[in-house]
Amino acid sequence: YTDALSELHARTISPSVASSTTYDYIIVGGGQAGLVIANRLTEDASKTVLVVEHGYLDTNPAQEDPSSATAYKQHLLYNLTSTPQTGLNGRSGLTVFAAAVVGGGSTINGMMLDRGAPEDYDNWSKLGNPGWSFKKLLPYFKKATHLALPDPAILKEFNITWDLSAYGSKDTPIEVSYPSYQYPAVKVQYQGMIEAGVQPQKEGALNAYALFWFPGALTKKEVKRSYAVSGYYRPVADRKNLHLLTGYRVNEILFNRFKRATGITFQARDTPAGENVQTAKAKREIVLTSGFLHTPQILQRSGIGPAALLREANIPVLVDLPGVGANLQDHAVGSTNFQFNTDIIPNPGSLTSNETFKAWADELWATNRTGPRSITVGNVGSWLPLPLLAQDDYKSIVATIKSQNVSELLPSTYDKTLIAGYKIQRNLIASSYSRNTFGAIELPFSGRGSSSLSLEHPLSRGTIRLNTTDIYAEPLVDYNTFVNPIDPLVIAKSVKFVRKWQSTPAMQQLSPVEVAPGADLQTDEQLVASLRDSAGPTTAHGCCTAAMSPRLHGGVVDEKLRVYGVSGLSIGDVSTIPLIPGSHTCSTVYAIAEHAAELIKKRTAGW
Ligand SMILES: Cc1cc2nc3c(=O)[nH]c(=O)nc-3n(C[C@H](O)[C@H](O)[C@H](O)COP(=O)(O)OP(=O)(O)OC[C@H]3O[C@@H](n4cnc5c(N)ncnc54)[C@H](O)[C@@H]3O)c2cc1C
Repeated sequence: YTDALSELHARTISPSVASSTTYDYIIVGGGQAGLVIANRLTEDASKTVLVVEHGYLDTNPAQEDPSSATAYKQHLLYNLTSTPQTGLNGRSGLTVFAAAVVGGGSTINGMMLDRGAPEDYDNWSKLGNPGWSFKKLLPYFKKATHLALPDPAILKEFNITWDLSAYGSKDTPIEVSYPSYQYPAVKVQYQGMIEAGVQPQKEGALNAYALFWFPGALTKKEVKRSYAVSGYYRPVADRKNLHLLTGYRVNEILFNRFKRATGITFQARDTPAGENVQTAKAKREIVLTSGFLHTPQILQRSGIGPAALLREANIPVLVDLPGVGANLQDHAVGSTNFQFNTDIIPNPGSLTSNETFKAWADELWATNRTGPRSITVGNVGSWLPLPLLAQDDYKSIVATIKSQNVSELLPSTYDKTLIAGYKIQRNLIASSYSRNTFGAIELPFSGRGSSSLSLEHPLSRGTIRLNTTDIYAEPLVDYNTFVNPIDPLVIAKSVKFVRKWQSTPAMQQLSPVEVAPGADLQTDEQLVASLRDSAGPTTAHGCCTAAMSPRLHGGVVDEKLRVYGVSGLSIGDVSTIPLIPGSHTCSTVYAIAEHAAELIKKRTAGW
């Protein structure tokens, strides 16, 4: 088979090669985490790796421009919506965001590369996952990412601060940087935040709470998306020991009679179930990196999951593991909108309303990729702690959380292990909610009057479950958004905070007038009611559906990311997160995948 390997220069292979080769490792899903792990495992030229990916390599150069951050392309995403959401007044048809392309989420996301607060990861460790505190994870964040500082003039004008000790050396695969332009109103909004009581931080990657600047996943020189394809795949695509099979769906993991994972079944995507199903074999380990949606789905199809669900789908139970597909978390999101009656020009709207400004921006971009078109989704925001949002009643909110009867609020399918694990999560969130070092709401700003208010630490929990009538159809996604009444209440408090921010002396320069939700909505109850009608269940940060936690607490993988009840099978993606961090998830996924690769290498080194 060495001959077959050496012939393949492009490294994207045909299914017959995959099925006729016995690999050392098979990686299921060539998304963000999958490419990181593939890169690291093939550093050893004597080890072979197959990556099977449902999507294709995207060759459109526009996908690497900053503007791609806000132009999601349906053909690079799976096509599905959530079940009706009772906490959102029964609304249904809400889009579920999951990438379907090589590089996964990192290829299509908003390029916002922030980290959670140290307390986020410390809570993972407190859940019974030694080795996953912020201090322990920091080397993996640094192994993935370095910071390139742009034009000193813009840093100075906007007072952008940073600490290089948060980042790795220049040769790490992912580069983060700041665009060469910011809208002037950002300075006003920043000052308004300080006047509203939010504390500026020197470095958001080490202290991700309160007010801070954050870079984007953008290279400084070329001003292009820095992502798993550019950083982890392309530089090693010609390694002879790395095979990438695109356009194929992995159906199941195969096990021997000792419950050891030995291979996978796969077939061309979008072909009828059972048509030309092939197998591929692995000697050392199979690593699942199919994302929050499909990692649990593949496990369930393979007989690992809640026994009752598997029986309903006529799947023989290999391991009764209730946590598979449970613990679904995402950042639900509300919004406000203010009109600036004396807005500063230029502002983000000028790109469409002001021909001269647009022509200037286009010219700068065409000449040297600078100016307003180098902005992705913005670079500064506030992560507002609960004591600031609810000065008078945060203690009673925390007390309510601690006294809730959790069984009434969790999905009825959760068993006693999941309930026990959730209680520990709930107590950690309650304690963290009392502190100023834990952002409850994310409020980014970029010179616009509209704001999104993301709930960083939801208490509600959802599920991903096989479609039992067609196990190859997309799974059923129930976010269960706002089923816990504290969740919309925290966003309601932040709507009131936005009003306080807009009424600061600094913000009067812009003469803000509330458009939405509307000044007639004043009480918490009115705001919560309006949020149930208007909020979204996701900011495309679905996670936590094969969580790392002790098995007795509903976990799916241990702290070494090995799936409970079997051997030779691990998970290295966003689904292993036990508690969603108060940040976008991309940067955290790099750290998890770097850590996963090291763990896998270590345990399989000797054979
Ligand atoms: C639209 C969008 C915008 C986002 N914006 C941001 C942002 O601005 N900042 C940020 O930090 N985070 C953002 N995120 C989130 C972040 O990108 C993801 O959390 C992260 O990329 C997930 O990485 P992963 O490796 O776990 O999964 P993914 O990157 O989703 O990879 C999973 C891969 O597995 C493949 N796959 C699935 N099932 C199968 C199967 N059966 N067989 C073969 N292959 C399969 C998929 O096609 C996919 O490529 C965004 C996500 C999306 C979708």
